[in-house]
Order: sequence, then structure tokens, then C-alpha cells
Amino acid sequence: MNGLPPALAAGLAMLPDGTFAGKTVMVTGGGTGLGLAMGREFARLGGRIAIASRSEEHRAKGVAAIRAEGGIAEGIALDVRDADQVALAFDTVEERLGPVEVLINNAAGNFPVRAEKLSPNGWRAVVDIVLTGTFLCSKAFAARRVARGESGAILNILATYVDGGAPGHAHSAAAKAGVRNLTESLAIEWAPDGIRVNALAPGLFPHDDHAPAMRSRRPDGYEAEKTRIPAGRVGKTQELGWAATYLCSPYAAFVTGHMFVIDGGDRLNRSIRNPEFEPIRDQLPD
Ligand SMILES: CCC/C=C/C(=O)SCCNC(=O)CCNC(=O)[C@H](O)C(C)(C)COP(=O)([O-])OP(=O)([O-])OC[C@H]1O[C@@H](n2cnc3c(N)ncnc32)[C@H](O)[C@@H]1OP(=O)([O-])[O-]
Ligand SMILES: NC(=O)C1=CN([C@@H]2O[C@H](COP(=O)(O)OP(=O)(O)OC[C@H]3O[C@@H](n4cnc5c(N)ncnc54)[C@H](OP(=O)(O)O)[C@@H]3O)[C@@H](O)[C@H]2O)C=CC1
Repeated sequence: MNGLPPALAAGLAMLPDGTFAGKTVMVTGGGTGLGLAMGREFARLGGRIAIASRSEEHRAKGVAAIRAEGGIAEGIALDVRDADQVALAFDTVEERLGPVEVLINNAAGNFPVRAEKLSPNGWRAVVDIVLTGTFLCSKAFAARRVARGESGAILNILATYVDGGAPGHAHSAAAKAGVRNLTESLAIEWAPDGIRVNALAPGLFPHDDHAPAMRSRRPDGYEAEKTRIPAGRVGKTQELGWAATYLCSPYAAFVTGHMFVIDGGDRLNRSIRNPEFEPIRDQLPD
């Protein structure tokens, strides 16, 4: 489990080439980090990628990365918190790339903060991006798929702290837990329409795009994680692409309402000798 099989490390496909040929895949927050890694894998399998986010710079970077690999990508301006912008984004994508058949709700906001210091607006910003944004995009997607009488797939990006919470991240953990529950409600509601709704919960996947507030503050970066995570390493962003494309592919046609965890066993980590408890207020700045 510590490394990748040589064939996978060399970039060989898990799914057949062309699995997403002719399909439009919208990735919210797809210009950076994990969203971009997933978009690249969908594009490699033939998908047309719509990168929908707020920052022109992020969108342009993502579009350039996918096009440099021979893929098809367009950037679409979108703040997922705004229902009118969401509707316009879906219409614009349809005009430029065709109707969206796969939606990846990846956009998120997060910053570490002691809960008693989190302002109402800080709470609202994160919950609105993660929970309300996921609902608004899912609703716009499903309304269009149902009107066309066509199936589709939604993948919601969670975090492993949907179980157990996350001290210092109360806003994000609560919002992600809400998205997990939403995944299940919508999966049941839309199953008769052929719309599958699944979730992917990543463990620790460092990347160069991480927002400054979310970067590791440890002097050794992520070196210590090698002994903390049971698999002995952090995740590689390409691995999320493999999981995401499988869950949205016809090979997962009977999979819906599922949360797929990809974390090297981190979530289940229990030790015989547990570390001492260090209060969160001692771990975060004032
Ligand atoms: C752990 C591993 C798992 C990883 C999971 C991830 O999700 S990784 C993904 C991570 N990726 C990202 O997060 C990328 C996207 N993130 C973002 O765009 C911003 O971080 C955002 C979420 C604040 C939204 O931006 P926006 O322009 O909509 O909002 P705004 O700037 O107007 O602020 C709204 C309120 O929040 C307050 N506040 C802000 N920062 C801090 C802080 N550090 N401390 C305290 N408070 C903070 C700010 O003061 C304000 O409250 P006020 O003063 O009015 O009471
Ligand atoms: N990296 C990790 O270890 C982990 C990540 N995750 C999850 O993976 C996903 C991707 O995170 P990651 O790539 O690490 O982080 P990034 O900060 O790189 O990505 C977040 C993306 O969300 C977009 N975004 C933020 N707010 C909005 C908004 N209001 N409307 C539209 N787009 C928005 C940003 O684009 P823009 O600024 O252009 O709007 C950005 O591209 C998130 O859901 C995160 O919670 C979960 C567990 C671990």
C-alpha cells in the first residue's frame, strides 16, 4: 500500500480510454489542487471539462493545464453561493461544451480557527460555499437532467472528518457532514431519474495550490505524516482522479448514495499507545 503499482505510476488508465468521450464534466473549484487533478483525469478519459470558480487566475491556470495535455476545457465564472450565477454557469457551459452530464461539487472554503473566535460571517462563508453551494449546483444540474429525460452523476467532495468532527475546523466539518447527508437524500430522490449522487472523502492530499491558511505550519511539512498515517504516506492527487472517474463512470452504474473514503487508513487510525491530548487552543494562534 506504500507505493503505486508501476503500471499506475506510469499513468496507465484504470478505465478504458474514451470512457467520458463526448461528456461534459463540470468541476467547481476545478482550477486548483484536487479539483484540477480530478478534471485532468476526466479530460484524459475524453471528458470536456468546465472549470467553474470565482478567480479568473485559477480558472485560466486549470484550463491551460488540461489543454496542455491535449484535453478540452473552458473556464466559467461562478460563485457557488449565488443561485443566479449557478443557473447562468450551467447555461453557459451548455452553450460552449454541451449539457453537463457529470457534476463534481469540489469548491470549498476553510481556515483553521478556534470556534469561540469564529465570526458569524466566517461561519456563514464556509457553510454557504460547502453546503449551500453543493445544494444549488446539484439542484440546477438535476433540474436540467430531468427536463431532458437523461441520466447523470454527481460527486460531492467531503473530508474524512465528516465522522468525528474536526477541532479548529468546526465550520467546515459541520458543512461537510451536511453534504454527506444531502448526498444520501438526493441519491434516493433522484435514483428513479437515473441521477446518481455519491461522495468522495479524501484524507490528507497536500498540493502546491493550498490556500495560505491551510498550509502545514510544521517545519518538516508533511514528513511526520509518514509515520502517523497507517499507509505510511500522504495521498497523491492523481489517486483522487482515479476514484472520481470510477464513481462517475458507467462501471459504477449501480452505486449511489455511497461515501468512498481515500485516506490510507488515516480515519481508522488507533494506536495501542495514544498520544497525549493537546488542547486545540494551544495548537492554534489566538
Ligand atoms: C484539514 C484538511 C481538509 C481540508 C479541507 C479543505 O476544505 S481545503 C480547501 C481550502 N480552500 C479554501 O479555503 C479556498 C477558498 N477560501 C476562501 O475563499 C476564503 O478562505 C473564505 C472561505 C473565507 C471565503 O472568502 P470570502 O471572500 O467569501 O470571504 P471573506 O474574505 O469576506 O471572509 C468572510 C469571513 O471569514 C473570516 N475569515 C477569513 N479567513 C479567516 C481566518 N483565517 N481566520 C478567521 N476568520 C477568517 C473573515 O474575517 C470574514 O469574517 P468577518 O471579518 O466579516 O466577520
Ligand atoms: N487537500 C486536502 O488534503 C483535502 C481537501 N479536501 C476537499 O477537497 C476539495 C478541494 O480542496 P483543495 O483542492 O485542497 O483546495 P483548494 O483551495 O485548492 O480548492 C478550493 C477551490 O474552491 C474554489 N472555490 C472556493 N470558494 C468558491 C466559491 N464560492 N465559488 C466557486 N468556487 C469556489 C476555489 O477557486 P476560486 O478561488 O477560483 O473560487 C478553489 O479552486 C475541497 O472540497 C476540500 O474540502 C478534503 C480533504 C482533504
